[in-house]
Amino acid sequence: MAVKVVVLGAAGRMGKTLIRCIMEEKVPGLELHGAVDLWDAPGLNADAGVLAGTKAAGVNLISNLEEVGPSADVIVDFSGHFGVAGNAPRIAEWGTAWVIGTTGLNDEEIAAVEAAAEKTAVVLSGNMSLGINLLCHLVELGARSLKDKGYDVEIIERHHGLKKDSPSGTALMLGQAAADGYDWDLKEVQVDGRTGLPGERPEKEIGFHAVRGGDIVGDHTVMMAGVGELLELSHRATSRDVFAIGALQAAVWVAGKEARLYTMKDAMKHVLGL
Ligand SMILES: NC(=O)C1=CN([C@@H]2O[C@H](COP(=O)(O)OP(=O)(O)OC[C@H]3O[C@@H](n4cnc5c(N)ncnc54)[C@H](OP(=O)(O)O)[C@@H]3O)[C@@H](O)[C@H]2O)C=CC1
Ligand SMILES: O=C(O)C1=N[C@H](C(=O)O)C[C@H](O)C1
Repeated sequence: MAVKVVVLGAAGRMGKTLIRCIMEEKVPGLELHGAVDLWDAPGLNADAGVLAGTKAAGVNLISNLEEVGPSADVIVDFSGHFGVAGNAPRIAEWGTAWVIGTTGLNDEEIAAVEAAAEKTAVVLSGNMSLGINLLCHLVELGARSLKDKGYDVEIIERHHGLKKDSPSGTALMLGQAAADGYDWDLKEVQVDGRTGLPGERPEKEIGFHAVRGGDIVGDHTVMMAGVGELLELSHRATSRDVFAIGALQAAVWVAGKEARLYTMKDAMKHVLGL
């Protein structure tokens, strides 16, 4: 039986990419069960497949998650941080599995997701691509090798001009991986950009730098700067399909799993051979 998926944020860049990937069976075993966005989304009540630029889905874009959420197997959410926190209690109550790609969640919003994950299975990740999840592993490995050897970590991310949050969810994942390798608490060492007269760089710091412009899909570089050499680990997404395919693979993986908060590392363990 196909896994019944609801796409939340269906009128957005990622929502349309997800719907196209489902309709074109980029990940087998899925059925589009619902497509939900806000009440003022362009194309409300029209066929979600056609709106996404692919074949008709037989499912219309709607604004009421209640109509499709309880009867779905998985909700794949690329919407907005407010919506994530607001929807958490009812998704938990329905027991529908939830794959969250939405970024920019604050501590309170993350707490709402954690509470939901006590009642239903949730995969939460700032980046669903295979490449970035492998890169996180490599960054932690690199940082563990370079720990206490004087290599400064800085993270540079570049995205399109329509992105709302910074630093990106991916940059935070990469920063977390570096901090884990160095045995540091990320919250204690994170510095967002530098301006004015910040003075000499302390050793125990991870800097984040957000560049915005044009239609850049998503570039990330982790710099480990030593004296006499510079190591850079980079990833460039050239298509949103990589995020959508990862999220849909996570949807297949999480359907029917026990209530818990999972990461893409859990969902991709078998793929990455970790
Ligand atoms: N984890 C990953 O791999 C990736 C994560 N992302 C993240 O996914 C999110 C969406 O990105 P993107 O598609 O580019 O953004 P868009 O703004 O193009 O799409 C988001 C859509 O969700 C709608 N929306 C906002 N709040 C709600 C809600 N409560 N219920 C239903 N729909 C809602 C928006 O409406 P409106 O425009 O009116 O606000 C918009 O149509 C971002 O947080 C982004 O950072 C993006 C790519 C990959
Ligand atoms: O908003 C985006 O576009 C992206 N957001 C994610 C993030 O915040 O890291 C993932 C990807 O880089 C694209």
